[in-house]
Amino acid sequence: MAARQSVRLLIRARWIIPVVPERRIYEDCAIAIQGQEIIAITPWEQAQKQFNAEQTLTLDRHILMPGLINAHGHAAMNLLRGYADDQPLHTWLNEHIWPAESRHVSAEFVEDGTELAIAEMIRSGTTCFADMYFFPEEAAKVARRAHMRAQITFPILDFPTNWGDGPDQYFAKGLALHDDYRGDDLIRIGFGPHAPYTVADEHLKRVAVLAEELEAPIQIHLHETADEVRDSMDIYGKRPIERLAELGLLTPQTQCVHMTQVEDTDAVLLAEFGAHVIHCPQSNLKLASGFCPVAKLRAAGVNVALGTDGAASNNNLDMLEEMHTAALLAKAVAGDAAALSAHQALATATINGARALGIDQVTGSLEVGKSADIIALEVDAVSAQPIHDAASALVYNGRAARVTHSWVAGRALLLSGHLQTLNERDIIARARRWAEIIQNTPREAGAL
Ligand SMILES: CSC[C@H]1O[C@@H](n2cnc3c(O)ncnc32)[C@H](O)[C@@H]1O
Ligand SMILES: [Zn+2]
Repeated sequence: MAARQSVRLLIRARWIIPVVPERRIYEDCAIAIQGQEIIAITPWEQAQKQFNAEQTLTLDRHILMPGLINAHGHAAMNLLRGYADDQPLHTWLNEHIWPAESRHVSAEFVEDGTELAIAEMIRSGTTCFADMYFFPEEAAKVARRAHMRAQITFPILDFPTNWGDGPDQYFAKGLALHDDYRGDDLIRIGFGPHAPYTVADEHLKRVAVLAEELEAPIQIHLHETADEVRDSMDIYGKRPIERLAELGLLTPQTQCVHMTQVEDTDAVLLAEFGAHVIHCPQSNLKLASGFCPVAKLRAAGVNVALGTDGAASNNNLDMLEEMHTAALLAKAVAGDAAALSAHQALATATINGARALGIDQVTGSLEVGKSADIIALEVDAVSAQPIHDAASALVYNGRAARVTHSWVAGRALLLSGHLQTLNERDIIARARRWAEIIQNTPREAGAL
């Protein structure tokens, strides 16, 4: 008999959804992990003969799938969850959120808020997130500590904020941060020009040049509302996306967040330049911003990924919920029940997110040679029975509370419902302290 191959971890599961184009679902199979990588996905019978595992985990009431990728958010805004509900975007930002950020945002706020967000994300199955916020050095530090995979984009705006006195300082600090994380296996630093209406041409051009030079990602809020497009037509005589294309900002490294306003010409531009769309359906619904036409974009050949946006406009970071909403909304918007099927919705929250972030060679699906970024959901609850189709069970009936295990690059972040890299009690205590501070500070109007 041939000697068995030594592996660090063997995870046996009832179902494995690898999220590959063939829409395959494995039953009673195992994933073998050596170091940080998946080295095999094989029937359990075979795995027992083939591998000698240091540790074997049997998850026989579970679905295993790639960790979810939250492709857009503002993690520290978890501390502003429920702070300003039921407002449209413009009022929400100008009269509530920006004044609150000018009063409270600091390195400590971002450290505590980001840690709270990461704990919530791990508990709801996210293993990789894209963040755009002030004090990005704090977000990067916390993500590294928690062993989460992350794209951290540093903000560029035309005006001063608590993080710096204007674009020159934002570029200087952001580029230094990019240097600090060069070669990091989990954290990637990119550019976060906030939106076409808050960043002048001069600075957008500078982002385009530097991002190309550094091969760094760019994330920008784009076509979030009809007002944004109308104002751009009034000021520049062109749609925001046309302006970005002319400035060299539309590239395969560009992630366009929201895109609720899409003419046929916009879809053609996105597809031609290979830019990605990050769809945030719950935030768009709550702020009444509009509906991203996912089926139309997909038909044009645009990669559509999924994000929650910040907890101040969502009000959670639950990607299972987001997938469900995305699938339902796509059908309603297209008038087609087949729009964004369960498998397609799973792809938006995994492999499409990896593609948008430029890390699809590393993560986003369960395949041999990819990083072991994996989650497990226990699906034997009454509310989950019976299971005819594991993909349907996740998208149309998923629950964050069913997420039991999570690994990033083979390291456990959640085991049997217990966080492994974070101190949950301490995180909650700090969030409560911030709630007291925020509630005891008068809400005066003020610019950011
Ligand atoms: C440049 S740091 C991020 C900045 O963006 C604000 N923000 C949060 N959500 C949205 C959104 O949906 N559209 C536009 N801006 C948003 C956040 O409060 C920060 O100030
Ligand atoms: Zn946002």
